[in-house]
Amino acid sequence: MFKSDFKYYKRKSPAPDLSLIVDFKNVSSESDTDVLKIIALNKDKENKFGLRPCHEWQVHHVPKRKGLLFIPNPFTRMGQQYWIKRCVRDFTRKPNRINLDAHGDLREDEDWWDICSRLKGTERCRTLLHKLRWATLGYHHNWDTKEYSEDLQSPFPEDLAQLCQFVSKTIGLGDFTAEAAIVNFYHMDSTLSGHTDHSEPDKEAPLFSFSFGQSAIFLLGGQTLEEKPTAMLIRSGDIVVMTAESRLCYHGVPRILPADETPWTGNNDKDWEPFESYMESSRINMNVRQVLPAGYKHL
Ligand SMILES: O=C(O)CCC(=O)C(=O)O
Ligand SMILES: [Fe+2]
Repeated sequence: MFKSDFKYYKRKSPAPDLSLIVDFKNVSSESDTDVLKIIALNKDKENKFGLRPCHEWQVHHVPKRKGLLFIPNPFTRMGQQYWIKRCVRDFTRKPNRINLDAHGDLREDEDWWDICSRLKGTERCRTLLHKLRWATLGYHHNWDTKEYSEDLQSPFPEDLAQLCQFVSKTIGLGDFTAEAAIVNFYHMDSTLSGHTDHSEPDKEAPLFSFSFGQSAIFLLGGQTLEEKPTAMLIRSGDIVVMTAESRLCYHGVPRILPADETPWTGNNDKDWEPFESYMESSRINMNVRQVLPAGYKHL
């Protein structure tokens, strides 16, 4: 069921029917009994970490997908730009790891965004921009063994850890220590096949997912591939939190869709222009995990 729905939403022609996709921006608790609205607990009136004041957030929950929480874009425009810059310029830098590290596309002393900016308009720049698929932070995800190791880690970015801690407390999930993240970079033709995230020794802690740029169809199914998934539309700024039962459920991204609104654009700051241009055909997802159970210092 998961795989056939994935194929259905991935296909180009005939185009899939997008009308059954849950769109949290356009649901109301009155008209759609499947979706509940929960108001953020925190009464904080300040803007923190690029977020709007918490009383303006909405937290949705889908009864059929127990433990899944969806917060439609609580970020300000400046906030989105801040995190986009962090992902593109900073999180792709050493000591963080990127998929290009192993491929000989960059010399040891070359930095991906730096080279792309300096070689703007060249073939090498286009190739490099297209080839970037992921960066890993903190305990680095091992794509082969799917196991973390004490020997393969770098400091976790403090601002991203604080963002997660703040969101976690605001929506009533308590303490969360961000220790590993995958930053996914998608183009308009990218997909992410169905998987579960089970590398973390702590499988109780929620998983926080922040998306920016172009939209995506996100499928969340059950703990086996037999269960039919729910299709949801993720827009720029949306936060998905997988807690409890949903934490170990199959999920994937069968399709990137052109954004129907661009809450990250518009700024006269000339420093912003290359990021705006990159985001015109990209989606970024920061996928953050706690690795160690509370109280543990090592694996
Ligand atoms: O891009 C997304 O929304 C999901 C990414 C994801 O599932 C992952 O990195 O494990
Ligand atoms: Fe995942």
